[in-house]
Amino acid sequence: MTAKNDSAYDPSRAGEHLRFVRRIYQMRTLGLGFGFFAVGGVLYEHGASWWAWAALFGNGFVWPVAAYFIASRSRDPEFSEYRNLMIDSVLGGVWIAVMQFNVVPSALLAVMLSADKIGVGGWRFLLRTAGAQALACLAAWAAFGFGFAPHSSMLVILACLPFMFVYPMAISSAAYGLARKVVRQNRQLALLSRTDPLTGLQNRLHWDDAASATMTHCARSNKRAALVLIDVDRFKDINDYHGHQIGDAVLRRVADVLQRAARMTDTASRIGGDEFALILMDTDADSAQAIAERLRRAIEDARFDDTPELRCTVSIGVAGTGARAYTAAMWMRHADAALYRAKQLGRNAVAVAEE
Ligand SMILES: Nc1nc2c(ncn2[C@@H]2O[C@H](COP(=O)(O)OP(=O)(O)OP(=O)(O)O)[C@@H](O)[C@H]2O)c(=O)[nH]1
Repeated sequence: MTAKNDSAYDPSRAGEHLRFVRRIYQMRTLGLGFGFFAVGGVLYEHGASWWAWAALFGNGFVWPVAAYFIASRSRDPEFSEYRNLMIDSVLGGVWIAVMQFNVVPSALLAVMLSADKIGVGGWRFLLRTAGAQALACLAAWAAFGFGFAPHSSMLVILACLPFMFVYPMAISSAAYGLARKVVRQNRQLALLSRTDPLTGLQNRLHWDDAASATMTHCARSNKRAALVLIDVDRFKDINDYHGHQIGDAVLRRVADVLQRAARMTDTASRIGGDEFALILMDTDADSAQAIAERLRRAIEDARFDDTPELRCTVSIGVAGTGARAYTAAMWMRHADAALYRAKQLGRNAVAVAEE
């Protein structure tokens, strides 16, 4: 089986495991359904007994449903499904022997069962299942008297055709679906790793990149940008007096005000506990000061439903990408110095760095 075993069962991933079982159920129903005709062509030519037909019918149409029920009701569906896949290989080995190695359906069965295993558990899983398949094939060959009739007639080839065409396409389609899902999830992960979960703004990680990219862009295209650094005044007191939940609501409100002010080309980030940054593209320091003043007033005017008496203010430092800022770090230092001055002015104020 795979590297995992029953004791490694993780209940928190039960939904994911059930999806896996459902996916394999669809593939098994399709593969064994068409496989029935591939093997059936040989049984027909051999004038097989009714029990051979009953066994083939059971494997082709009853086993997929039984395997699904066994796996989906198991305590560990994923482990159980891997066991079912092993049983698929063993049964495939038996049918190859029963067909006396009729070359086209035997090769088809071996290839399709191998492709399945690689898709689900990689080469290691294939090696294990292929070993079990070979052993089962040998045992059945001995049990049925070592019959060997490799020639495939036109009837047998025709009976194999639907399996030959439909199943590889189903495997490719499933692989394509999975690949697209991985790409989607990677995009989501990249987004999450750059998003602040409390406010939905960009986080510090993204901010560092955005600030450097803006500096480079401005230097190359001779454009201007302004950095607006915002810090909530006496936020510790808000937390201490009203509690962290209200503190969080204040941070979300500040973020909301910034998001509304930001244009498509601007970047709003939460870069620290109660510290925010807004990069305004194509904006000089004077215009940025006016925008900062509007932000300051909007936050001062904000009211909170749960605590109507709460007043919240911010101090803001503004710095343009003037001659004194060559790097993002320098730009940040200038804005920080301006913010410090705004705090010194008594808070709830805007200060602009000297150009
Ligand atoms: N509610 C809440 N509080 C946070 C969060 N992150 C940081 N803080 C708190 O934010 C407070 C920041 O306070 P300080 O940096 O001391 O500054 P301040 O009280 O705003 O004082 P001044 O900036 O000088 O006006 C600290 O008490 C942190 O515990 C958060 O996600 N939620």
